[in-house]
Amino acid sequence: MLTFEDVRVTRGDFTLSADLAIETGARIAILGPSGAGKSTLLALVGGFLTPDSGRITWGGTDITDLTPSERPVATIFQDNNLFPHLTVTRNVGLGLRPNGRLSADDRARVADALRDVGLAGMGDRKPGDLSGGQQSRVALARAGLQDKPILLLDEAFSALGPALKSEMIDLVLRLAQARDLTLLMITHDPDDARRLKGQTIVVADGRAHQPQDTDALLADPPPALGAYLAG
Ligand SMILES: Nc1ncnc2c1ncn2[C@@H]1O[C@H](COP(=O)(O)OP(=O)(O)OP(=O)(O)O)[C@@H](O)[C@H]1O
Repeated sequence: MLTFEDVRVTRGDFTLSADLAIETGARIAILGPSGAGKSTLLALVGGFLTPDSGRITWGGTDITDLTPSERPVATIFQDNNLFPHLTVTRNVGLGLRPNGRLSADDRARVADALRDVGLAGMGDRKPGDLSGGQQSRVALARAGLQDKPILLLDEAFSALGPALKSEMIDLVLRLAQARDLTLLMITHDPDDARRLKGQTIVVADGRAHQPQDTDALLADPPPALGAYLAG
C-alpha cells in the first residue's frame, strides 16, 4: 500500500494537502483542474518534491526522505525524457544501468523489452527517427526495465492522438498486470481514466482526495470536478 499521511507541501502561494491510501496493484487516474496540484502529487511520490509535513509510506516503510533513485518508483514524463544522441538501445538500457554500460546480457534484456513494447529490431535507431507513439514505447520499455513497483505517468501520452493514446494505455495496463505494478496516471481526459478500469484521485481545492471507483465518480462527479469536466 502507498500512503500519504497528513502530507502538506507549499509551492509559492499554493498548498496541497493529501491524506490517502492506494492499494498495491491499483490503477489510479488523477483528475482535476489545471494548476490544482496533480503534478505536485506525483512529484511527492517520485521524490522530486519533499513534503513540508506528514509522511509517505510504501509497504509500511517511510519513503518520505528517499531520493528519487532510491524510491520504488519509475516515472514517464510528457516529453518522454529520451536522449536524442543515444540509440534506442542505449536509452532503454539506462533503465537497467544508469551509467550506460551494457553487458551482452543487458543488451539481450533491452532487446526483449523492446520486443515487449512492439519495437523489435529498432534498437539502433535514434529517438528522432521514431514516431511520437514509438518514442512513448521507448520510454515505457525503459521504465519497465527499472523494475520498480510503482509507475507514474505524468500526462505521458497526451501529445498522441486518441487512438495511439488508447493503445499506449492498454500497453501500460498489460505491463502493470504482468508485474503487479501500482499505476498513477495524470490525465485531463475522463475517457483515459475510464480506460484504466480502476480508481480516480480527484485533486481540487488544494486537496488530493481518497481514491474512488472511477465509473461511480464520473457518473456523479463532485462539484469541483463536475465544473472542470463540463468546462
Ligand atoms: N516550482 C514552482 N514554484 C512555485 N509554484 C509552483 C511551482 N510548480 C508549481 N507551482 C504551482 O503549484 C500549483 C500546482 O501545480 P501543478 O503543476 O501541480 O498543477 P497541475 O494540476 O499538475 O496542473 P496542470 O494540469 O496545468 O499541469 C500551481 O498553482 C502552480 O503554479
